Amino acid sequence: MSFVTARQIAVSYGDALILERVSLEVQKGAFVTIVGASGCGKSTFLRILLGQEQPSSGHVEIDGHPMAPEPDPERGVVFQKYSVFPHLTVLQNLMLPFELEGSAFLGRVFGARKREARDKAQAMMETIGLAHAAKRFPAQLSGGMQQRLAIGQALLKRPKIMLLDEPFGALDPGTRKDMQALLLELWRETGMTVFMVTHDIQEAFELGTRLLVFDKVRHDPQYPNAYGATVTYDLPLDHGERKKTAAIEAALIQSQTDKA
Ligand SMILES: Nc1ncnc2c1ncn2[C@@H]1O[C@H](COP(=O)(O)OP(=O)(O)OP(=O)(O)O)[C@@H](O)[C@H]1O
Repeated sequence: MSFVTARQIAVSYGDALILERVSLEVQKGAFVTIVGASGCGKSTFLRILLGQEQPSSGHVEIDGHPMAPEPDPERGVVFQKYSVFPHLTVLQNLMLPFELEGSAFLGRVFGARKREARDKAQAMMETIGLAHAAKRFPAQLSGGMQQRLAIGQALLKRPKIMLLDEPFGALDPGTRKDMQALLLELWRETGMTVFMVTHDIQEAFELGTRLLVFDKVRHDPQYPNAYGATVTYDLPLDHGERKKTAAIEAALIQSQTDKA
């Protein structure tokens, strides 16, 4: 049975149609990578899945039920930048989800709950390799460390769905490889369903179990806003069978290069 189902999603801003007829059935535990030209609506689609924004028409179901209309702990999110709190240390950033859950008003918990929050935050620091940096503030961390922290923070509430918007876009190639490996490890451990937008087609092929390409199928040069993007390719990927997809990968890279 489909875990995340998008039914005929359309999004428009004013008279500009951004997405149209996006329908999708995604199995639990899938790692869905999303590529497409800049501005075609990939982040918009993630915001719909997060519940941060409502589609103009259509709807999303999670596990057979209409999706909660607002972000909830079932859905974690990591953006390219700025998803951690700059005035809090690594440890405080990782304790915050529990503090907010305990007291949305004060943003603090006390006694046994505080100890539990600290224990969970400390365990997460080990997992993401930041135990040595507990007292540092985000500005004192490298880009890769900041994204480790962002991923750790998003994982703390054990989301069933993880939404990642170009999470490694600002990282150097070496750090990016490390982070990809960490993400795959966490995905395998948790069994969460991942949606990840990336501009790097190779990364999309390396990480995904399924690759979606967003593009416009119809285009009117006179009215560029008349049509929206939809899913134009939907490719199942097998991490173990790289050769089969190599030709498709090369064709897609070529088509994206031609567009740039
Ligand atoms: N709140 C908004 N109001 C009006 N237009 C918006 C809004 N959010 C996004 N857009 C427009 O919708 C289109 C799709 O934006 P979106 O960020 O989803 O694209 P994207 O595919 O993620 O782009 P990129 O790859 O460059 O990040 C863009 O033209 C953008 O300007």
